[in-house]
Amino acid sequence: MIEVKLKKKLFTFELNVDLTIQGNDFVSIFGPSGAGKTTILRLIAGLDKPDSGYICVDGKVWYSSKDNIDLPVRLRKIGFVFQDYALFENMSVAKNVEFALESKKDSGYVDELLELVNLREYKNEKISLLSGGQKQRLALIRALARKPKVLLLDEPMSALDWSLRATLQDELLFLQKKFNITAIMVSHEISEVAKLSDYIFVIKNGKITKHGKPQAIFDIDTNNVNIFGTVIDKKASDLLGILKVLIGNSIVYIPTNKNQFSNLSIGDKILITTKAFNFSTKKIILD
Ligand SMILES: Nc1ncnc2c1ncn2[C@@H]1O[C@H](COP(=O)(O)OP(=O)(O)OP(=O)(O)O)[C@@H](O)[C@H]1O
Repeated sequence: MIEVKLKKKLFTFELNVDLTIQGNDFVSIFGPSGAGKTTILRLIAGLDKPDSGYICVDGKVWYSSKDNIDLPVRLRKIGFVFQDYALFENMSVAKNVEFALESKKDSGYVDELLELVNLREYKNEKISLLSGGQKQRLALIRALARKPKVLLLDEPMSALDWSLRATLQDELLFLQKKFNITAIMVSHEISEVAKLSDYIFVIKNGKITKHGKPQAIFDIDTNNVNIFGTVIDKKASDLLGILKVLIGNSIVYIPTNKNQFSNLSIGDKILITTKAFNFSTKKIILD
């Protein structure tokens, strides 16, 4: 179990959060830009100092302002994956992983890790030869190499296109379960958060406003088909309103009644539901 209580005065508000995270859960911190999400990850990692607080991971206190405990970054068992990969560009693929290990000679283990993310044949190549998805897989496996207790993921997919994102989300879940590790992810992307998370903390202006399982947070009824999207435009007609909604990388027009229409604004995240099996499908024939 991970207990995190943190207070820190930020520029325009005070971050004041209290999170209890069950071991081996995949947890997301979800909220608008500037809410304090990255700051929480940095405080857990020891990259920033809180004004006061307490961080305890599986019974070991990493930080306690009351007891004057402040474990240095290298002694906190974390793996950190950033949006921009943060790989060492001048080192080979294998050296990037070796760098994260305590014992530099364990090339068998490095090969095993690279195999897990299909990068073994690239082991002697320079980072510049890798695609965005391969770089993020490498960053992920490097973060897991020392078998940390907590994997911190800061918008890990945001530099990737949608089809790649879906594959990497599956791989991320596979690795998190395989390594039996607690993951804490920061993401803006509602469908990503709903798909990956066992538990979600919603944050606004440095405070947790809601927390719970995805079904409860997003009011998901599993008897329905549920699709997440963002309203990007709206047009009213006499009888109904038409919402232009971005779903993944597709744009979909959705007719709604006047009441729903007037309650929604451009930029709102929405959950589109329809009773299961109420769809009709048509094959697209191109030749
Ligand atoms: N060390 C610091 N001291 C004071 N204020 C800070 C510090 N670090 C960040 N902030 C401020 O705290 C606020 C929250 O920043 P943070 O990066 O945690 O937000 P975020 O929710 O991750 O945003 P985004 O989703 O845009 O990345 C911002 O206004 C930022 O300027």
